[in-house]
Order: sequence, then structure tokens, then C-alpha cells
Amino acid sequence: MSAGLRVTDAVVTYGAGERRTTAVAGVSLAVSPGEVVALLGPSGCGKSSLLRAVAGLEPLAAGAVAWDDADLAGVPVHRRSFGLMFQDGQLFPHRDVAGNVAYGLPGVRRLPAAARAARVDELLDLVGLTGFGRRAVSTLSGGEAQRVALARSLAPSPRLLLLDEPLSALDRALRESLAPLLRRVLLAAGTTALYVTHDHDEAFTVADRVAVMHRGRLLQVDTPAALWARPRDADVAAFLGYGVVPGGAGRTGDGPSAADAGVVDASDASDAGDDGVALALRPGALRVVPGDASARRTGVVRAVRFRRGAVEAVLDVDGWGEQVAVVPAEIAVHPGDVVTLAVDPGGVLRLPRP
Ligand SMILES: Nc1ncnc2c1ncn2[C@@H]1O[C@H](COP(=O)(O)OP(=O)(O)OP(=O)(O)O)[C@@H](O)[C@H]1O
Repeated sequence: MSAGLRVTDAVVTYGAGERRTTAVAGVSLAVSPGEVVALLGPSGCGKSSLLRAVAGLEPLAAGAVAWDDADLAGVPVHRRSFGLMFQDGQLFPHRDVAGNVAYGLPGVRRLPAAARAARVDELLDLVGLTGFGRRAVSTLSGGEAQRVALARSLAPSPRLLLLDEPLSALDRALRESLAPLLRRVLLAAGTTALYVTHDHDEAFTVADRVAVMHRGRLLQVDTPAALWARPRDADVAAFLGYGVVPGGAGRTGDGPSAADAGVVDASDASDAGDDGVALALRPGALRVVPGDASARRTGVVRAVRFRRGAVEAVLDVDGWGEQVAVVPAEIAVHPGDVVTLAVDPGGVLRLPRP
């Protein structure tokens, strides 16, 4: 049984002396055979640097990358049997679709034409492009081109596939339809994969586990469900899209408490004010409600926006800072309005502040 990928205390730096930047600051991560792990983090957090170090494209300043417990130090890129797929699939324009996919096949020149064609067809079926073999790549849509790139990178059956933002050049609708397809394809091919993205939805759709990266370090590695249910701390929660209430949210005389808003019971509220504890509001947990603004938690509307068919208000909530609330269709809100708020108690977590 293969042990898969094991990254131990990896450090990647660029430059030297005063110009030295540490892009990866000591990361340890394991990817089991057949597992898809997403590296999720904001731009510049070091995701690509880590991926490139695993590929062998970037040297490690410290730490190790191993496959099946064999250290890969000194093993060049082309001898790692890893596949790579980038944002721009970089198809060969002078080859047709089948020619591009066949390029990835091992020993392609020695393969009988029929066997080669059968394998190419199989790979095109896998990515949902049956019958596309003779198409010129210049006639493909962006999404089709990336699916061809995926088929090409799967052709040699790499023991690990490294994907660096493979969907980020595509529009949102395409990303949303291709992410589940990518997952199905990776699962069907039994591919072990490390998948770099800055898009939460994509990471949660594609991966078995998500590694949240920030400033060169991994903050939390967990299944999508566990990550959502229990972010490790307020930083991870904020990155996932929770509305984090600044410190002191429940302290007496230190701004409004959680209980004020009917969020949680009094015991929860007192904890929320303890040192080192923050409140995290799950998206959708805060709602604008009709009612007497003098009696309940209120917020001043700063902006109104539409997101996926729902109206949201960006609010300045006294003592809670900027928060986002869902606005029901029957309530009209405008910038400057003072609105009454209710919070779904099930959507509130108390988390340590890092
Ligand atoms: N070749 C390089 N030379 C110097 N600094 C670099 C180099 N490549 C990356 N960096 C720096 O290392 C840090 C991490 O970059 P990296 O590309 O790994 O982040 P990322 O999370 O993949 O970001 P993005 O999503 O924007 O690609 C950044 O501060 C970046 O400026």
C-alpha cells in the first residue's frame, strides 16, 4: 500500500539577504493515495510555491517532500511521475484535441495507433468531450480547453496530479459547473491530487480535505464539513466567510453582548466576552427583521447588494463592526436606514481568537 505524499516542515524562500522572502514557512501535509486535498488561501499566501516545491520546480530551503516514504530531494521534475495542470492549460495549438491528449500518453510513439486512439477516446469520454478528438484547439471554449488539458495531464496516470488554479481563468458559471466534473473525473480515475485554489466553493466541491493556508503556514486541514462546522479560530472563520465579531463582544459595558441580539443564551454571551474568545456568525445567520428598532439589536445599512438572487445588507452593527445580513423580500432597505436584526442561534460559534 502506497503511503502517498508526505510534506514535512517545508520551507520555500526567494531571493537572498535583505530581499529574502519566505513564501512557505514550515508546512507539513500528507495526501493519501486516491485523496484530493485542496490548498486554499488568499493571493500571495504561498500556495503555488508549495505546489511547485512538491513538483520539484522550486528548491526547498528546509524540510522534505517524500512519496511512498522515499525522499524526493535531488529527484528532478520529470522523474517524480507527478502530473501538472495550470490555470492556462497550455495546449499545443498545432495539434488537434486528440493529438494534445495523446501527447500525455507514456511511450506514445511506440503505441499501436488503435491502442492510442482507444486510450484518447477513453480519456475524452472521462472529461465529457466524447467525439472532440478531431477538433482544432483554437475552436474550443475556455472550459473545453481546460477539460482537454485535464485529459492530457491524466493520460500518463500520474501518481500525483498537481493542479494550480485550473479553473480560475474561467467565468463563475463555468467554474461552478466544472468543479463537480473535476471531482468526478479525479475520483473515477482514482487520482491522488493536490489542488491549489483561492476559491472556497471550488475547494469544498473538489476536495476530500481542505488545507487553509495563510502567510506561508497551514492554519487548519480538515474535511469541508468539519472545517465549516468548526473553524479552528476566528482567523479561519473570517477567511471562510463567517462574520467575526471583534473581541469583547459580550463583555459588560464593552459594547453589545451576543445575548442582546437574541443570539445565544446569557451564559454563551458571557463567554463571548472572555479574553481570547470571539463570536463567528455563519453566512445567513444574521437577518434583518421587521420590528421596533428601539428594542432590539440594530445596525446602520452601509450598502445593499444582490448575491445569488438574495438581497444582503452590509451593516455597521454597534460594537460588532461590519456585518452582512440577509434581507427578506418583504423588507425594503436603503443605505443609511437603521434596521432591526435577529440572529439564528444555530449559526453562531464561539471561537478562540488567535
Ligand atoms: N519567483 C519569485 N521570486 C520572488 N518572490 C516570489 C516568487 N514567486 C513567489 N514569490 C512571492 O512568494 C509569496 C507567495 O507567492 P505564491 O505565488 O506562492 O502565492 P499564492 O498563494 O500561490 O498566490 P497567487 O494565488 O496570487 O498565485 C508572495 O509574496 C510572492 O510575491
